[in-house]
Amino acid sequence: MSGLSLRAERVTLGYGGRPAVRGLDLDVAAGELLVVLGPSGCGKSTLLRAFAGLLPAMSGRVLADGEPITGPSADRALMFQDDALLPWRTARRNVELALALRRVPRGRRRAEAERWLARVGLGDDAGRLPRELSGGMRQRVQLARTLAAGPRAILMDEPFGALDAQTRASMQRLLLDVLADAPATVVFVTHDVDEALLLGHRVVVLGRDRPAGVAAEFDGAASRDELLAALGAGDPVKDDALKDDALKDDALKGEPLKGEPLKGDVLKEAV
Ligand SMILES: Nc1ncnc2c1ncn2[C@@H]1O[C@H](COP(=O)(O)OP(=O)(O)OP(=O)(O)O)[C@@H](O)[C@H]1O
Repeated sequence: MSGLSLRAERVTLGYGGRPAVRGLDLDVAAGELLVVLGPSGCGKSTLLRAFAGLLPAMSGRVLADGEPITGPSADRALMFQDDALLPWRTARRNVELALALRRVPRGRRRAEAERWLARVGLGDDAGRLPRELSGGMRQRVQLARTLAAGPRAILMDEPFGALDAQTRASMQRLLLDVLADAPATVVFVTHDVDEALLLGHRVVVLGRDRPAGVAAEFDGAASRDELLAALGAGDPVKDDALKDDALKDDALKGEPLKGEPLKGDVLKEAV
């Protein structure tokens, strides 16, 4: 199975009629690993939600393989910072769930789940519960579960953001390693310049202005300084404005929204 091509065409996205991302054009080629870099609150997660089919466009179009995205699909998997594992199921049984949703016959699920766990370095931990695993190990289980689901696109929302620097670096290497033999297209969201430099063949920087659009785009090797400059880091006026916005954003984020991310709920229903 091949990777999915993704496209945003003059797309405006937002909440309650207020745009967060405006007039964004973006193409992600099949099989590409694209990094979306931007400061907190610039709309990175919002863009991923649109690609996941969880947030309809206010205007413009969001497409997968040339077809408008109208809702979630097993072809497009989301992976978050918090691991969304089912706490009462062992690592293996969490991965088996993805195989069940893919309708892999019951008799083959155990061995296949163990193979995925071994692939992420957890061959000896298949029988442990999430609470018996470290944060990095839980993210490995989540990566195994995501890959086991056989998605054609993986939408990663700061998946390693909660990990310490060393664990994060080993997860970044692991991700590049496992993706080398997976055909999936990956959109990886981060606000960390070093993570973008390490992972990204292509890096798109979303701007600080609200609503945000693409501020810069780098194909191939970008330097750290170029990415920092594109982010507008170190501009004191903008930084202060950003802090104020971040406070407002936090207040907004406190309100539950209709149609908010499905995360574990879909999986819970499937158990
Ligand atoms: N559920 C929501 N309801 C209302 N507004 C929201 C909601 N989620 C995000 N927003 C607003 O949309 C804008 C973009 O938010 P988004 O979460 O996409 O940013 P982000 O770049 O992913 O930030 P971070 O790096 O902090 O996760 C922000 O102004 C935010 O307040």
